[in-house]
Amino acid sequence: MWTLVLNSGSSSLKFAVIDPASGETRLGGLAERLGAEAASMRLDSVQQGGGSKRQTHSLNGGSYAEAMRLVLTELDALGLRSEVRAVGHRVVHGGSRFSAPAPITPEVLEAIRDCVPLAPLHNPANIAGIEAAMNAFPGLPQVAVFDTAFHQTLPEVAYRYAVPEEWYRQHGVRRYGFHGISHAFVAGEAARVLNRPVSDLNLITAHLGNGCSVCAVAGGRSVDSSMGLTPLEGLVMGTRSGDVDPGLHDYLARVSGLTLTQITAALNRESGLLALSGLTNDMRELEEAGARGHVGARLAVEIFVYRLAQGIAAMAVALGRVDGLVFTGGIGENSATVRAATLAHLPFLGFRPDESANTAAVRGQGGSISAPDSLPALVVNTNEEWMIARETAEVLSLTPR
Ligand SMILES: Nc1ncnc2c1ncn2[C@@H]1O[C@H](COP(=O)(O)OP(=O)(O)O)[C@@H](O)[C@H]1O
Ligand SMILES: CC(=O)OP(=O)(O)O
Ligand SMILES: [Mg+2]
Repeated sequence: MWTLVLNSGSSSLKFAVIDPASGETRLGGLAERLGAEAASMRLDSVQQGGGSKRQTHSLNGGSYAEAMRLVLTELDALGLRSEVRAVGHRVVHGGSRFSAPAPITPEVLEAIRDCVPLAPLHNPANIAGIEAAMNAFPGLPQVAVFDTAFHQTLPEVAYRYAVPEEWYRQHGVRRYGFHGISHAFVAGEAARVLNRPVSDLNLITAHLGNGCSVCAVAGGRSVDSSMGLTPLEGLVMGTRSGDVDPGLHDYLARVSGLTLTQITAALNRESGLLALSGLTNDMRELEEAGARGHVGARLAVEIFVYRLAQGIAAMAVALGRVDGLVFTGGIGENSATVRAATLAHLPFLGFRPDESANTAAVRGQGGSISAPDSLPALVVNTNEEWMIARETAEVLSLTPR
């Protein structure tokens, strides 16, 4: 039994055809720069005999519909189209309404639309992905798996802002948290590595991709997150500022003449590592430039790590007792430099890195990166697509045939 998983970003679409039970993936890929002339798509498929095939297509201003058509063609070529039983979608913002995955009905789609003002970069893309999949697979159940759902267990002390109550009651101004699909997945995997039930563990999980957040997971439930009302709060990210003074908007609008919309767009797309380095939002490139002596690149990584360590320490407050720290996402899984520098800020929490284990831990082969007398620090490879496939099958009560 196979599930098609779609993870739509503002201009990209990641997709995978996964067996929810085993995580086996037959088709995966990425469509980028959708809507622009340079739109392109990469498709990786596993053939019947086990060999793999990579194709790249130019989409030429292509849309989500165009990308879906190519996915369909490849499913036909693999003889898998009739084997796909459901479509699971990552939906970034579900507000307070969704604490679990939801089969997509017109009402659910409307509720996702209602959350667009809370995630203007993400939810419109998720809706475009859902609509394209409903057209391409009219007979299949579609399920929304929310990045916010895992954090619906946050206690009020963690989710309320100290702002007028009316903003909270009438406009939903509270902390929601994001990357819940990934935090939930890696907490479960870390428990397996540590050989203890997740219900007994207090873990800090650090999801470090283009977007970055840390999460406090107590007994398998999220009790705090560095992200808040929107995915802009918290850590320094690729192009997002993370925390800034809430007085910034008013000050900058007055002295620069920028509008609120322009300031918000710059905080989302022109800030973070990109702004600090003056070079790129890509951590790998920053590390290479830093090694060549690029001052901005070094400063960007230093600030990224400093704020990350502060975020981890804050999650320790939420947990009281910490049983382990998990690094994941493109940076967490691959950057030994970021991991070592982060742990170097945190000896007071009981973390001591094992240098050679840390250097050895790269994508595809995570594991422990801490010394024997340290609190466990782990690298765990996230798999949001598999988690979405699992939750989709579960909510639909699909069983292997
Ligand atoms: N070998 C590496 N060393 C350092 N950073 C890496 C490495 N490989 C990937 N990254 C970083 O991971 C980030 C992308 O993370 P990823 O989780 O793939 O992104 P997304 O959030 O878009 O899914 C980029 O900053 C990239 O530079
Ligand atoms: C919610 C969020 O920040 O997602 P991403 O990291 O995929 O941009
Ligand atoms: Mg990501």
